[in-house]
Amino acid sequence: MTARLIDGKAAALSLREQVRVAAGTFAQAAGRRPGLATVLVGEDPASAVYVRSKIKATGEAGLESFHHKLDDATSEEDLLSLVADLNADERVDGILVQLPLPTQIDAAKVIDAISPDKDVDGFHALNAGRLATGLDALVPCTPLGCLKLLRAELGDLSGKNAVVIGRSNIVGKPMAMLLIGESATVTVAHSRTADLPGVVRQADIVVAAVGRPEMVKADWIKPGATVIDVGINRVLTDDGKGRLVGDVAFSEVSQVAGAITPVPGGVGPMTIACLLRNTLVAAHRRAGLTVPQEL
Ligand SMILES: Nc1nc(=O)c2c([nH]1)NC[C@@H]1CN(c3ccc(C(=O)N[C@@H](CCC(=O)O)C(=O)O)cc3)C=[N+]21
Repeated sequence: MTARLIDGKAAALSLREQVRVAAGTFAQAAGRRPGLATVLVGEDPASAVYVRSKIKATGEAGLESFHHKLDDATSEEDLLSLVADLNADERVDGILVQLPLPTQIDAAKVIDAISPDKDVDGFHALNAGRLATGLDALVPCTPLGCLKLLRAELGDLSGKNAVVIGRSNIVGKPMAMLLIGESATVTVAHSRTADLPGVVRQADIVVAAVGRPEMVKADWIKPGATVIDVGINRVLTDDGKGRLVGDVAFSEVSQVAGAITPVPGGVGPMTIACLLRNTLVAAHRRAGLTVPQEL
């Protein structure tokens, strides 16, 4: 059996196009374009690449982008003061502070300082709590992107057995909340889970978000299951160039699964599209406008 390839890049392009159209309608109604502020502290090359592609996508979707690049030695106080300025800036609907932050800065404090209505990462405790209680929330981009791929692939998720591998605040926990919201039966597995392969083998839906290259093997997968690979791991190759692999051993798992996301070209592009989507949602809520249904 060969799995269907879930094309995250195509799904992301189509979501970005919907955002672009809705951003135009918003600009007509509100007299301004939705605005996203990105903050990058330091010189981490991977972070710089991500932020650059976010800024590019922001412009292409007709959103206004405000980028702040801060020195590696920036104090926590200075970053908090920038966040306060962005909270107060009416042109800014979304604030993204790229993680990880340098060690002198407490990321939890920074996340807590972002106004929850501009928290387009969905990392603030208020948004996590709103998601967990089924209220309107800004939802973390990566799990939201995974959910959109799952819905497009499977339709109704109710009654499906879903196993989320990983319990992070950024992916695993919000992913579980979203799947519960879809009436799936959800298990959150992690590094201490007993018989992880046996647990995963029960799943109709597997979401792998552990950060271990190619950890999920073919004999963990129930034939026909849908596999969403959140991992983005850079591994060295013989030619010294390195390549990206997910948390799923793609070539063997795709022999067993019913559908699977590739890395790259799966979840990653959806994360960026959902960031734009969240910015648009935040803009509508802040302006007192109804959020377009299709987003
Ligand atoms: N506050 C904050 N919010 C984030 O959402 C956030 C963050 N910090 N820090 C870093 C991670 C990572 N992240 C990615 C987004 C898109 C791709 C992506 O588009 N990847 C492409 C290609 C990647 C490549 O070629 O390097 C793909 O998977 O096809 C990857 C990773 C967002 N993050």
